[in-house]
Amino acid sequence: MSVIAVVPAAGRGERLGAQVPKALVEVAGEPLLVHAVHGLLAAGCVDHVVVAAPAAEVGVVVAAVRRFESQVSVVVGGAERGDSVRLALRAGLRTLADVDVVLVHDAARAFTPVEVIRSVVDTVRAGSAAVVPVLPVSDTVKQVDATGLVIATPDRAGLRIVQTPQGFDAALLRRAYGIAPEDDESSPPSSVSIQATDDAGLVEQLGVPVQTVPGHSHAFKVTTPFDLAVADALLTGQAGDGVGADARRAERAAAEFRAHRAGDAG
Ligand SMILES: Nc1ccn([C@@H]2O[C@H](COP(=O)(O)OP(=O)(O)OP(=O)(O)O)[C@@H](O)[C@H]2O)c(=O)n1
Ligand SMILES: C[C@](O)(CO)[C@H](O)COP(=O)(O)O
Repeated sequence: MSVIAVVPAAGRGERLGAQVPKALVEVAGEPLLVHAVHGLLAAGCVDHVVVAAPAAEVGVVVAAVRRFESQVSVVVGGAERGDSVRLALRAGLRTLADVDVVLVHDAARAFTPVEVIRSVVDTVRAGSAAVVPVLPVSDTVKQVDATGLVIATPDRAGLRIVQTPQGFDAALLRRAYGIAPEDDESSPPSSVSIQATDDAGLVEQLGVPVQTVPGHSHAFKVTTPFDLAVADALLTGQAGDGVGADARRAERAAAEFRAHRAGDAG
Protein backbone atom coordinates (compact mmCIF):
# COMPACT_ATOMS: atom_id res chain seq x y z
CA MET A 1 0.00 0.00 0.00
CA SER A 2 1.19 3.57 -0.72
CA VAL A 3 1.11 7.04 0.75
CA ILE A 4 0.71 10.05 -1.50
CA ALA A 5 1.05 13.68 -0.48
CA VAL A 6 -0.91 16.45 -2.13
CA VAL A 7 0.75 19.86 -1.87
CA PRO A 8 -1.42 22.91 -2.58
CA ALA A 9 1.06 25.51 -3.83
CA ALA A 10 -1.10 27.49 -6.25
CA GLY A 11 -1.93 30.45 -4.02
CA ARG A 12 -0.87 33.97 -4.91
CA GLY A 13 0.27 34.86 -1.40
CA GLU A 14 -1.57 38.18 -1.23
CA ARG A 15 -0.73 38.68 2.45
CA LEU A 16 2.96 38.11 1.76
CA GLY A 17 2.92 40.50 -1.19
CA ALA A 18 6.03 39.11 -2.89
CA GLN A 19 6.93 39.54 -6.57
CA VAL A 20 6.32 35.83 -7.24
CA PRO A 21 3.66 33.41 -5.95
CA LYS A 22 4.36 32.52 -2.32
CA ALA A 23 5.39 28.90 -2.97
CA LEU A 24 8.22 30.18 -5.18
CA VAL A 25 9.58 32.67 -2.65
CA GLU A 26 13.07 31.58 -1.60
CA VAL A 27 14.33 30.99 1.92
CA ALA A 28 18.02 30.10 2.24
CA GLY A 29 18.27 29.76 -1.53
CA GLU A 30 15.36 27.36 -2.07
CA PRO A 31 11.69 28.04 -2.85
CA LEU A 32 9.25 27.31 0.01
CA LEU A 33 7.71 24.63 -2.17
CA VAL A 34 11.03 22.76 -2.46
CA HIS A 35 11.54 22.88 1.32
CA ALA A 36 8.04 21.44 1.79
CA VAL A 37 8.50 18.63 -0.77
CA HIS A 38 11.94 17.83 0.60
CA GLY A 39 10.50 17.42 4.10
CA LEU A 40 7.76 15.09 2.88
CA LEU A 41 10.19 12.83 1.04
CA ALA A 42 12.77 12.98 3.85
CA ALA A 43 10.14 11.56 6.22
CA GLY A 44 10.67 8.26 4.40
CA CYS A 45 6.99 7.27 4.43
CA VAL A 46 5.66 9.16 1.38
CA ASP A 47 5.79 7.38 -1.98
CA HIS A 48 4.67 10.16 -4.30
CA VAL A 49 3.99 13.91 -4.10
CA VAL A 50 1.62 15.87 -6.35
CA VAL A 51 2.09 19.63 -6.36
CA ALA A 52 -0.71 22.00 -7.40
CA ALA A 53 1.07 24.90 -9.11
CA PRO A 54 -0.09 28.40 -10.06
CA ALA A 55 -1.36 28.22 -13.68
CA ALA A 56 1.15 30.82 -14.89
CA GLU A 57 4.11 29.15 -13.15
CA VAL A 58 3.78 25.47 -14.01
CA GLY A 59 7.08 25.44 -15.93
CA VAL A 60 8.93 27.11 -13.07
CA VAL A 61 7.48 24.64 -10.56
CA VAL A 62 8.32 21.65 -12.78
CA ALA A 63 11.92 22.89 -13.01
CA ALA A 64 12.09 23.47 -9.24
CA VAL A 65 11.05 19.89 -8.42
CA ARG A 66 13.00 18.18 -11.23
CA ARG A 67 15.65 17.00 -8.77
CA PHE A 68 13.05 14.74 -7.12
CA GLU A 69 12.56 12.96 -10.48
CA SER A 70 9.52 10.66 -10.71
CA GLN A 71 8.68 10.98 -7.03
CA VAL A 72 7.01 14.34 -7.70
CA SER A 73 4.46 15.37 -10.31
CA VAL A 74 2.86 18.75 -10.95
CA VAL A 75 -0.69 19.75 -11.88
CA VAL A 76 -2.29 23.12 -12.48
CA GLY A 77 -3.98 24.40 -9.32
CA GLY A 78 -7.42 25.98 -8.97
CA ALA A 79 -9.04 29.21 -7.86
CA GLU A 80 -9.25 28.30 -4.15
CA ARG A 81 -7.11 26.06 -1.95
CA GLY A 82 -9.79 23.34 -1.96
CA ASP A 83 -9.91 23.37 -5.77
CA SER A 84 -6.13 22.91 -5.87
CA VAL A 85 -6.30 20.01 -3.41
CA ARG A 86 -9.04 18.31 -5.40
CA LEU A 87 -7.15 18.63 -8.70
CA ALA A 88 -3.93 17.27 -7.18
CA LEU A 89 -5.80 14.50 -5.34
CA ARG A 90 -7.44 13.29 -8.55
CA ALA A 91 -4.04 13.19 -10.25
CA GLY A 92 -2.38 11.42 -7.32
CA LEU A 93 -5.04 8.72 -7.06
CA ARG A 94 -4.56 8.03 -10.79
CA THR A 95 -0.77 7.91 -10.50
CA LEU A 96 -0.59 5.04 -7.99
CA ALA A 97 -3.12 2.22 -7.90
CA ASP A 98 -2.76 1.14 -4.28
CA VAL A 99 -2.98 4.40 -2.29
CA ASP A 100 -4.32 3.84 1.24
CA VAL A 101 -3.17 7.09 2.90
CA VAL A 102 -3.28 10.66 1.56
CA LEU A 103 -1.51 13.60 3.18
CA VAL A 104 -2.52 17.16 2.34
CA HIS A 105 0.30 19.55 3.12
CA ASP A 106 0.52 23.31 2.47
CA ALA A 107 3.62 24.42 0.56
CA ALA A 108 3.48 27.37 2.94
CA ARG A 109 4.19 25.08 5.94
CA ALA A 110 7.57 24.42 4.40
CA PHE A 111 9.52 23.57 7.57
CA THR A 112 7.29 20.95 9.16
CA PRO A 113 9.54 18.43 10.96
CA VAL A 114 9.63 14.88 9.62
CA GLU A 115 8.48 13.61 13.02
CA VAL A 116 5.12 15.32 12.55
CA ILE A 117 4.75 13.86 9.04
CA ARG A 118 5.54 10.35 10.29
CA SER A 119 3.22 10.70 13.27
CA VAL A 120 0.28 11.66 11.03
CA VAL A 121 0.89 8.71 8.68
CA ASP A 122 1.36 6.28 11.58
CA THR A 123 -1.87 7.45 13.23
CA VAL A 124 -3.87 6.95 10.03
CA ARG A 125 -2.30 3.51 9.56
CA ALA A 126 -3.19 2.68 13.18
CA GLY A 127 -6.88 3.14 12.35
CA SER A 128 -7.82 6.84 12.52
CA ALA A 129 -9.40 7.79 9.18
CA ALA A 130 -8.60 11.49 9.57
CA VAL A 131 -5.69 13.00 11.50
CA VAL A 132 -4.60 16.61 12.07
CA PRO A 133 -1.52 17.99 13.86
CA VAL A 134 -2.44 20.65 16.40
CA LEU A 135 -0.96 23.05 18.91
CA PRO A 136 -2.56 24.49 22.03
CA VAL A 137 -3.74 28.09 21.83
CA SER A 138 -1.35 30.29 23.77
CA ASP A 139 -3.31 33.56 23.49
CA THR A 140 -6.71 34.43 24.88
CA VAL A 141 -9.21 34.25 22.02
CA LYS A 142 -12.17 36.61 21.60
CA GLN A 143 -15.22 36.14 19.43
CA VAL A 144 -16.23 39.51 17.92
CA ASP A 145 -19.09 40.88 15.84
CA ALA A 146 -18.82 42.76 12.53
CA THR A 147 -18.17 46.05 14.36
CA GLY A 148 -15.28 44.62 16.38
CA LEU A 149 -17.28 44.35 19.59
CA VAL A 150 -16.41 41.35 21.74
CA ILE A 151 -19.26 38.85 21.99
CA ALA A 152 -17.58 36.08 23.97
CA THR A 153 -14.33 34.66 25.32
CA PRO A 154 -14.25 30.95 24.47
CA ASP A 155 -12.40 28.68 26.90
CA ARG A 156 -9.05 28.22 25.13
CA ALA A 157 -8.42 24.94 26.95
CA GLY A 158 -10.69 23.28 24.39
CA LEU A 159 -9.26 25.09 21.36
CA ARG A 160 -6.39 24.03 19.08
CA ILE A 161 -4.46 25.62 16.22
CA VAL A 162 -4.47 23.28 13.24
CA GLN A 163 -1.49 22.61 10.98
CA THR A 164 -0.62 20.34 8.07
CA PRO A 165 0.06 17.69 6.88
CA GLN A 166 -3.43 16.42 7.51
CA GLY A 167 -3.70 12.68 6.89
CA PHE A 168 -6.64 10.64 5.62
CA ASP A 169 -7.78 7.24 4.65
CA ALA A 170 -7.68 7.58 0.85
CA ALA A 171 -11.26 6.41 0.27
CA LEU A 172 -12.57 8.87 2.85
CA LEU A 173 -10.78 11.89 1.36
CA ARG A 174 -11.92 10.85 -2.13
CA ARG A 175 -15.51 10.86 -0.84
CA ALA A 176 -15.06 14.19 0.96
CA TYR A 177 -13.90 15.79 -2.31
CA GLY A 178 -16.63 14.11 -4.37
CA ILE A 179 -14.22 12.08 -6.51
CA ALA A 180 -15.80 8.85 -7.76
CA PRO A 181 -13.84 5.59 -7.36
CA GLU A 182 -14.03 5.13 -11.15
CA ASP A 183 -12.73 8.70 -11.76
CA ASP A 184 -10.50 9.02 -14.82
CA GLU A 185 -9.29 11.64 -17.30
CA SER A 186 -12.69 11.74 -19.00
CA SER A 187 -14.73 12.19 -15.78
CA PRO A 188 -16.47 15.54 -15.34
CA PRO A 189 -15.20 17.75 -12.52
CA SER A 190 -16.84 17.06 -9.16
CA SER A 191 -19.79 19.28 -8.32
CA VAL A 192 -19.31 18.95 -4.53
CA SER A 193 -18.74 22.46 -3.18
CA ILE A 194 -15.80 22.88 -0.83
CA GLN A 195 -16.99 24.78 2.22
CA ALA A 196 -14.08 24.40 4.63
CA THR A 197 -10.78 26.13 5.28
CA ASP A 198 -8.99 22.83 5.83
CA ASP A 199 -9.40 19.29 4.54
CA ALA A 200 -10.43 17.83 7.88
CA GLY A 201 -13.32 20.31 7.85
CA LEU A 202 -14.81 18.46 4.85
CA VAL A 203 -14.46 15.15 6.65
CA GLU A 204 -16.14 16.59 9.75
CA GLN A 205 -19.09 17.56 7.53
CA LEU A 206 -19.46 13.85 6.68
CA GLY A 207 -19.74 13.10 10.41
CA VAL A 208 -16.41 11.25 10.54
CA PRO A 209 -14.29 11.76 13.68
CA VAL A 210 -10.97 13.58 13.28
CA GLN A 211 -8.06 12.59 15.53
CA THR A 212 -5.48 15.14 16.66
CA VAL A 213 -1.76 14.52 17.16
CA PRO A 214 0.84 16.98 18.48
CA GLY A 215 1.96 19.54 15.91
CA HIS A 216 5.16 21.57 16.09
CA SER A 217 6.05 25.28 16.19
CA HIS A 218 8.35 24.72 13.18
CA ALA A 219 5.28 23.82 11.11
CA PHE A 220 4.10 27.45 11.11
CA LYS A 221 2.51 28.77 7.94
CA VAL A 222 4.49 31.44 6.08
CA THR A 223 1.70 33.95 5.55
CA THR A 224 3.08 37.46 6.13
CA PRO A 225 6.45 39.19 5.58
CA PHE A 226 7.09 38.74 9.32
CA ASP A 227 6.75 34.97 8.95
CA LEU A 228 9.19 35.07 6.06
CA ALA A 229 11.67 37.09 8.10
CA VAL A 230 11.39 34.56 10.92
CA ALA A 231 11.98 31.68 8.52
CA ASP A 232 14.97 33.44 6.98
CA ALA A 233 16.44 34.32 10.36
CA LEU A 234 15.97 30.83 11.73
CA LEU A 235 17.37 29.06 8.71
CA THR A 236 20.30 31.33 7.92
CA GLY A 237 21.26 32.29 11.48
CA GLN A 238 20.57 36.01 11.07
CA ALA A 239 18.42 36.10 14.21
CA GLY A 240 18.59 39.22 16.39
CA ASP A 241 21.59 41.56 16.78
CA GLY A 242 23.71 39.13 18.81
CA VAL A 243 23.54 41.29 21.97
CA GLY A 244 21.73 40.37 25.22
CA ALA A 245 19.70 37.45 26.51
CA ASP A 246 16.91 37.85 23.96
CA ALA A 247 19.38 37.61 21.10
CA ARG A 248 21.02 34.54 22.67
CA ARG A 249 17.56 32.96 23.09
CA ALA A 250 16.75 33.75 19.45
CA GLU A 251 20.08 32.25 18.38
CA ARG A 252 19.37 29.09 20.42
CA ALA A 253 15.97 28.77 18.72
CA ALA A 254 17.66 29.30 15.36
CA ALA A 255 20.31 26.65 16.16
CA GLU A 256 17.58 24.16 17.15
CA PHE A 257 15.73 24.94 13.93
CA ARG A 258 18.84 24.41 11.77
CA ALA A 259 19.73 21.22 13.62
CA HIS A 260 16.21 19.93 13.02
CA ARG A 261 16.46 20.70 9.32
CA ALA A 262 19.93 19.17 9.10
CA GLY A 263 18.64 16.05 10.87
CA ASP A 264 15.71 15.84 8.49
CA ALA A 265 18.05 16.06 5.50
CA GLY A 266 20.38 13.35 6.80
N1 LIG B 1 -5.98 28.76 -5.04
C1 LIG B 1 -5.12 28.33 -4.11
C2 LIG B 1 -4.93 29.03 -2.88
C3 LIG B 1 -4.00 28.54 -1.97
N2 LIG B 1 -3.30 27.43 -2.26
C4 LIG B 1 -2.27 26.94 -1.34
O1 LIG B 1 -2.81 26.66 -0.06
C5 LIG B 1 -1.82 26.81 0.94
C6 LIG B 1 -2.37 27.61 2.13
O2 LIG B 1 -2.89 28.82 1.68
P1 LIG B 1 -2.36 30.26 2.17
O3 LIG B 1 -1.16 30.11 3.00
O4 LIG B 1 -3.52 31.00 2.68
O5 LIG B 1 -1.83 30.83 0.76
P2 LIG B 1 -2.43 31.92 -0.19
O6 LIG B 1 -3.86 31.66 -0.49
O7 LIG B 1 -1.50 31.96 -1.34
O8 LIG B 1 -2.27 33.23 0.70
P3 LIG B 1 -3.09 34.58 0.68
O9 LIG B 1 -4.44 34.26 1.27
O10 LIG B 1 -2.28 35.51 1.50
O11 LIG B 1 -3.20 35.02 -0.77
C7 LIG B 1 -0.64 27.54 0.28
O12 LIG B 1 0.45 26.62 0.15
C8 LIG B 1 -1.18 27.98 -1.05
O13 LIG B 1 -0.23 27.99 -2.12
C9 LIG B 1 -3.51 26.74 -3.46
O14 LIG B 1 -2.86 25.73 -3.72
N3 LIG B 1 -4.42 27.21 -4.35
C1 LIG C 1 -5.06 24.19 6.07
C2 LIG C 1 -4.54 25.23 7.02
O1 LIG C 1 -3.12 25.35 6.90
C3 LIG C 1 -4.83 24.78 8.43
O2 LIG C 1 -4.38 25.72 9.35
C4 LIG C 1 -5.15 26.58 6.76
O3 LIG C 1 -6.52 26.56 7.01
C5 LIG C 1 -4.89 27.08 5.34
O4 LIG C 1 -4.74 28.46 5.37
P1 LIG C 1 -5.72 29.51 4.73
O5 LIG C 1 -5.13 30.83 5.07
O6 LIG C 1 -7.05 29.30 5.37
O7 LIG C 1 -5.70 29.20 3.26
